[in-house]
Amino acid sequence: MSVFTPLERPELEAFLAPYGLGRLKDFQGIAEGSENSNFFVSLEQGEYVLTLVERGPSHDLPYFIELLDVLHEAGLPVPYALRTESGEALRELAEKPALLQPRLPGKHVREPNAHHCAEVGALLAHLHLATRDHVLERKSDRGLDWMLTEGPSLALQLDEQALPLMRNALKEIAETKARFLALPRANLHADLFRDNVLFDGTHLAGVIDFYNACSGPMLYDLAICLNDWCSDEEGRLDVHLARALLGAYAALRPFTAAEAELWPTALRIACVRFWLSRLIAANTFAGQDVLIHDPGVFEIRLAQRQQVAVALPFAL
Ligand SMILES: Nc1ncnc2c1ncn2[C@@H]1O[C@H](COP(=O)(O)OP(=O)(O)O)[C@@H](O)[C@H]1O
Ligand SMILES: N[C@@H](CCOP(=O)(O)O)C(=O)O
Repeated sequence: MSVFTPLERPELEAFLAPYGLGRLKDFQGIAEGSENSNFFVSLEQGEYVLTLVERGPSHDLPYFIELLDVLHEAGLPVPYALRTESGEALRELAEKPALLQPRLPGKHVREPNAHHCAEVGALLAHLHLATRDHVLERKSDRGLDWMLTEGPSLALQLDEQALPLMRNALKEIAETKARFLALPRANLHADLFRDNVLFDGTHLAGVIDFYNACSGPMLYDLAICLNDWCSDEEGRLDVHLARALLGAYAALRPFTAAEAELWPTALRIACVRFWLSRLIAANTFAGQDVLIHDPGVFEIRLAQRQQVAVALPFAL
């Protein structure tokens, strides 16, 4: 999986005609991905990706379109929504909200090296710098309030070892929430995992899947990103990779003292967020042909983040 809504050629041809991009040569469902139905679409004028939005509040789609326009105009390699000849970006196909975007080149990197991590750090800094002066406000639907609401009941399904880990982390979130939310803000990708970045050789060629994008503390975005790009099999931070990512980011946007202080907390909050969402996905999609990520990965990472050996590079 995951193509939830299969398409027939005639309905796709009718959908594509108003873009004026030429004849449909070929199309193919994309197996990767877990939220939406995605298709590679080959037209006479180029290569594109069609997304049928399967879940989530569709009233947020104009927000994502606007944010991606801002990032595209700032020169970031993102899949902005193409317009039809009459200027429509958000359309409908097979009764689902539908968007056509340029296909970005490159592949996902499974085993990143320090160069990849430095590129990702720089990209994230550029994303924050492009938005921090005019933040497009959107409260994350998987933010701190969500964690504090959903966490206690989801924790009840955990074993004896995991339960205190989750409870202590939720307590820390409640205690630090006000200070955390007061950190410097921008727009966040909020899901910058390896499977949302494309590398063309050594060049970072694309950042995709902005459906978790929101406004919030920039440090949180960095913590989400680092937990995925710089963790080893045992969930420990790889110091070499983490320094490469943080150093490249800090060269473009230096950290504040408050960010340096809350860095270990940010890493733990970022673990809780994906531990909880993966527990929900595992409960919701059990037995279905849907890609489910292992929640236990974030239990292990959270256990390792009780001590954080990699400080933020912060000049006093
Ligand atoms: N604009 C794009 N250019 C190239 N590949 C893309 C693009 N958008 C999506 N893909 C491919 O489709 C896959 C699934 O996309 P993603 O947005 O992660 O789906 P989901 O929202 O279902 O998680 C990606 O892993 C990537 O390989
Ligand atoms: N990258 C995430 C999946 C996206 O999060 P979701 O809350 O939108 O499901 C992961 O690997 O868990």
